[in-house]
Amino acid sequence: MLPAKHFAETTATNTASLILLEFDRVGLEYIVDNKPKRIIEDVSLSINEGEFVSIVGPSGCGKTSILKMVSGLNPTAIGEIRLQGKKITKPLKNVGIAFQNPVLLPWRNTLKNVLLPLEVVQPYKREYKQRLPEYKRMAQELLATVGLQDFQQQLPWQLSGGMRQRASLCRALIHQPEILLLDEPFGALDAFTREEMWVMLQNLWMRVKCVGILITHDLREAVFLSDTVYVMSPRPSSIIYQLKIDLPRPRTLEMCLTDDFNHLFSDIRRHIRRS
Ligand SMILES: Nc1ncnc2c1ncn2[C@@H]1O[C@H](COP(=O)(O)OP(=O)(O)OP(=O)(O)O)[C@@H](O)[C@H]1O
Repeated sequence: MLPAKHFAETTATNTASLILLEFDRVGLEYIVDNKPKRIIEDVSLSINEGEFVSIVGPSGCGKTSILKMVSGLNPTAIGEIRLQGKKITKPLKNVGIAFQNPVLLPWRNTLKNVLLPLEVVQPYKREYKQRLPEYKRMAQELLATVGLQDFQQQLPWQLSGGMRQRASLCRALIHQPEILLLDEPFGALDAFTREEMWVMLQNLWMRVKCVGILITHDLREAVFLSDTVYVMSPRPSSIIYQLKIDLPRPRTLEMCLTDDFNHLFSDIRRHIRRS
């Protein structure tokens, strides 16, 4: 049986109260020229189940490094990041990741690219062959949510950049991750396509309702998608501002033109400092 939360038609809210992820005085140093260089000074925050957060801040302040620490690919050596109270020390299984460049396998069509995590991640992998028809339906449901129902058989080179990114988001979510990590996923797209992608990402996320952590330089994108926006300072960085976004969901692009939206945007903008 699939977990009950599978694509439940639920409405995401920012009222979730159970903490899923905790950053406890997290720091980061890299060795540069044989000397430790402090990148992140001290980050403490907690993210509730089903919450979508964005992290914004000047270039080089360590945003991508934070995602690597959360994913367990580069576990933190200073302070702790805890998932359900347990320190993250190795790569997490139940994570979906989407980067600026949607890396789809060029020899697999859209549907097969989306199915990939179910082929390699347990417990799905174990039953892949027996449950393939059901898995295909899950993939098709996701592809329909992002308007790619008619592009299942296309290879990546036959898709536009925005379509590839939509497929990549479906792939990141097909195995129902607890955490979705997004590193400037729409940075390479034109402004109009990017705004369409906000709506699609919101639709997908409201179906799956996992924790979302978005790294972005686009403050409007952060406001549109988030329950909470965290602003980081220049290096050595820390969180210098935190803003709850209480706009109702589902959010629409028209809302970006309202005074409420613009106040939130301006508030965050005032707190961004350059390195
Ligand atoms: N493996 C590494 N070894 C040494 N230094 C690193 C390593 N990875 C990142 N850095 C440095 O750490 C700092 C933070 O990098 P990171 O990519 O996390 O920043 P960022 O905030 O995501 O930047 P941007 O907004 O420009 O993408 C940068 O100065 C970068 O050069």
